[in-house]
Amino acid sequence: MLMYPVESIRNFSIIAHVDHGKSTLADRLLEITGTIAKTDRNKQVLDKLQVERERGITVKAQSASIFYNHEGVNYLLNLIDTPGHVDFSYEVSRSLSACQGVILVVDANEGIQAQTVANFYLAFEAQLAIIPVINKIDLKNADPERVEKQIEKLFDIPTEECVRISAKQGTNVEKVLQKVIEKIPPPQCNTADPLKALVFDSTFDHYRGVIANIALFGGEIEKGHKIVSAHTKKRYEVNEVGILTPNEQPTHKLYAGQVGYLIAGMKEVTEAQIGDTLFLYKQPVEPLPGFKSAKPMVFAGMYPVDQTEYNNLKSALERLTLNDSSVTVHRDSSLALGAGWRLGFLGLLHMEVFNQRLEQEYNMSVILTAPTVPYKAILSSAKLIKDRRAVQKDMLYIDERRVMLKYLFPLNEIVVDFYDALKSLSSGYASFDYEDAGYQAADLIKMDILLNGNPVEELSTIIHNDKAYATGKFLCERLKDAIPRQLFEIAIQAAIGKKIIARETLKAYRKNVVAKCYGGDITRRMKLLKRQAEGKKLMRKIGNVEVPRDAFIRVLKRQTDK
Ligand SMILES: Nc1nc2c(ncn2[C@@H]2O[C@H](COP(=O)(O)OP(=O)(O)OP(=O)(O)O)[C@@H](O)[C@H]2O)c(=O)[nH]1
Repeated sequence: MLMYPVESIRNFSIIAHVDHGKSTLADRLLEITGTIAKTDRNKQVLDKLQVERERGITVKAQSASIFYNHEGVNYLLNLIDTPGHVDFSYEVSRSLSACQGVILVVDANEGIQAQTVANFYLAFEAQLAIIPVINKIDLKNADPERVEKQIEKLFDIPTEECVRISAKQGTNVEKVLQKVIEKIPPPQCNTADPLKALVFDSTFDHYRGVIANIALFGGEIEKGHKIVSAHTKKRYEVNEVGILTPNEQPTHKLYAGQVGYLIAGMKEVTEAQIGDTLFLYKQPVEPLPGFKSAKPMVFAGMYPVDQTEYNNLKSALERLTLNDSSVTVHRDSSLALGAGWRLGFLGLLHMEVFNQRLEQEYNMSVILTAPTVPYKAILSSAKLIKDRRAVQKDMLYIDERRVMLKYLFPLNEIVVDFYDALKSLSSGYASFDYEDAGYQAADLIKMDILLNGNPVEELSTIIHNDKAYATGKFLCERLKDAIPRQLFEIAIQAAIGKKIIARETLKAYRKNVVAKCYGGDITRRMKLLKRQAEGKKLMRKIGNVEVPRDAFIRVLKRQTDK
């Protein structure tokens, strides 16, 4: 890797509301600069994870170095990808710390949405240069003028600074690159200074161990250097450095101002702390300000379907949390489900994505319990303030058709599927973002679910008093549908303390898998019995009632529908 003078380096991110075209623009930037070949197969190169491709969302930030010649000068443009969904704003702020500027993409049809505002403020507070880009101008209903006015009104950026593009068709994408060079300042640092490298992301590779993504705020780094982590004080020898294009490409050195990766024999989950500063052995520097650690908003228990899989799941969890340090993990155990963990996630989508990655990347099949949100309990009979569901705080007209509303909500009300409900209510027009506003007193009770009198710990829930009856009834009905009939009658009850508030009865039934194969075909009979036994492995016994793992998941996910 040639040493690029710091003045010809630009480190930037693309930020946008979900689906406004961030990944498409990133792909186009990589294509027109020849970083990747222009083929359909390369669609959304930066969305690397299988789950990202399937869901069409970015979960994990990926970076790419772009070489670009502008007016005879060679530039090194480091693009740091960021996730767009509301659950992942923590990752956005992390990526931004390695940047001096951002491209703020807004859909020409949808205009400013909730994450446009949230992301704008993340960049604004980090004092980054902001390049507003209006995307999808090729759409029939595109109204870039209106969106430019919104941007001027909300963000105080003059309309003429907006670049109108179609990332899909490539229109004006080159202009965006020029703006990046003109508007975003080069990083302020010096290769002659001692090494100061910020770890802004890290991934785990089965063969090579921890790969830390680093931004160099000073000095240079190469293979053989002895480095120290400011956070753990541990010493390492650098095995490999390189740039991301977007796959890892080893280089001889990395210099101040550059963004790249480092492999240095870090094996443990805790060694590549995101936000850590690395420096040369015996040349300590003032560490860069670290990051606030991500604050989990949704908690759930996780258990292996089969307890013999405990150790495998444990190691999968360790590896996956290294790639996603915003998940918190604590050991836990449950009577029905055995040894497991209590995990904290940034939101429900985050939880689902994590679960899907465990299944796809680690071939793990797990039981997840009801997602809950953190409560602070005061153990006394003090008077409780009546819960206020939502309190309006602020209202601002973005233009004649759009209004931004700020509410104070109990987290429990929004965390599970408020987002989906809001989307369908508004036919997809409304968008939503949230931040923590602290704890508030509320009239909450614990509701248990009983199967033939035995409490199902995993289904116990803390709930607002007003909603207990409806939710209890709903859960019992759900369970009745989800649990297969068994040899005896099953009473499904919801209870507050000793008081039963809802009940469903599941009639007895004998499931005979071999009933339909007549005669003596023994192999077929064995096959069916084996399948039944395998099916049973996916069952959990509560008292004498067998509950399929799927029933848990189906019931738990929609627990707060009511
Ligand atoms: N018509 C049109 N569609 C576009 C354009 N740019 C992106 N799209 C489409 O908009 C959808 C969302 O684009 P993405 O690039 O995946 O959006 P994103 O912002 O990266 O989404 P996240 O990764 O979830 O944050 C895709 O179906 C794209 O094909 C454009 O310029 N014109």
